[in-house]
Parts: sequence; C-alpha cells; structure tokens
Amino acid sequence: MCFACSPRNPIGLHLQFSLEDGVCRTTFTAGEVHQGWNGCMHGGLIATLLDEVMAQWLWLQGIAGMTAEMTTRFSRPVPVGVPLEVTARQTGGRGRLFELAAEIALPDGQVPVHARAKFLKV
Ligand SMILES: CCCCCCCCCC(=O)SCCNC(=O)CCNC(=O)[C@H](O)C(C)(C)COP(=O)(O)OP(=O)(O)OC[C@H]1O[C@@H](n2cnc3c(N)ncnc32)[C@H](O)[C@@H]1OP(=O)(O)O
Repeated sequence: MCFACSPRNPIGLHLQFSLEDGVCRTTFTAGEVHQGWNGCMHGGLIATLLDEVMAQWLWLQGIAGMTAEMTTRFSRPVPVGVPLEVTARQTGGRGRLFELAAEIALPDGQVPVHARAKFLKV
C-alpha cells in the first residue's frame, strides 16, 4: 500500500501519474497536514513527490526500480494550497542504472525544487 500512490492508503498522497513524450507527470496540492513551516510544504514530503514521479517514470514503462541515490535542491519554499505540477525525465544511464531528474513547478512557472536521482532496476 504505497504511501505516495495507493488509492487505498488512508493517510497516503493518492498521486496519479501519466507518461507522455518521455515525461512523467503528476499534480498535488499540499494541505495544512503537509506543512513543515507554517504555510510551507514539509521538505520530506516534497522529496517524496520527486522520488515517486521518477520511480513512476520507470514503472509506467514496465521497469521496477529502487532509488539508489537522490539529491534535492530546495531553492524556494513550496506553498500549501497551490496546485503543483511534478515532472520527471531521464537524463542518462546504462545497464540497470537509470539517471533521472524531477522538478516541481508552481502555477506561475517558478521551479522552487528540483532533484536528480539514480535508480537501479530490481
Ligand atoms: C507502483 C510501484 C512504483 C514503484 C514505487 C517505488 C517507490 C519509490 C522509490 C523508492 O523510494 S525505493 C525506496 C528507497 N530505496 C531503497 O530502499 C533502496 C535501498 N537499496 C537497495 O535495495 C540496493 O542498494 C539497490 C537495490 C538499490 C541496489 O542493490 P543491488 O544489489 O541490486 O545492486 P548493487 O549494489 O550490486 O549495484 C549494482 C551496480 O550498480 C552500481 N550502483 C549502485 N548504486 C549506485 C549509485 N548510487 N550510483 C552509481 N552506481 C551505483 C554498483 O556499483 C554496481 O555496479 P557494477 O555492476 O559495475 O558493480
């Protein structure tokens, strides 16, 4: 019962994903229960969104992969109550190793957070 994507997880994020033209995409609006600082989304949950959209880039192509390494750059706070667009794409890789990048965009196009990760096919 995945915390990020299972529709049956009562405390989960219930994310849904699509993959088109090599880009995996989801949307999420954080509520008060997802805050760290007042008005700002918790950084661990931001990382969850980014990790999951990259994992789903693989999964929607029939590849089961686990996160082996992930770096997240928090450039600006992510506000709660605002629809976020979360996207991922492949940046490299060889054999079992997939290198991916993900970002969160605000409605005005600003990108407050982005991440890079390495996934290993399992
Ligand atoms: C609907 C479902 C959708 C999917 C949902 C997924 C959930 C979201 C994604 C996650 O959050 S997964 C949870 C967080 N991640 C983990 O818990 C992973 C914990 N780590 C492991 O289980 C293992 O380390 C791992 C499976 C990632 C790799 O173990 P393996 O035994 O399969 O591989 P190994 O360690 O032998 O490494 C294989 C090769 O990759 C290389 N490698 C491993 N990590 C690397 C790294 N970080 N960077 C570069 N190379 C790396 C390693 O050096 C080696 O190179 P060589 O083949 O040349 O010897």
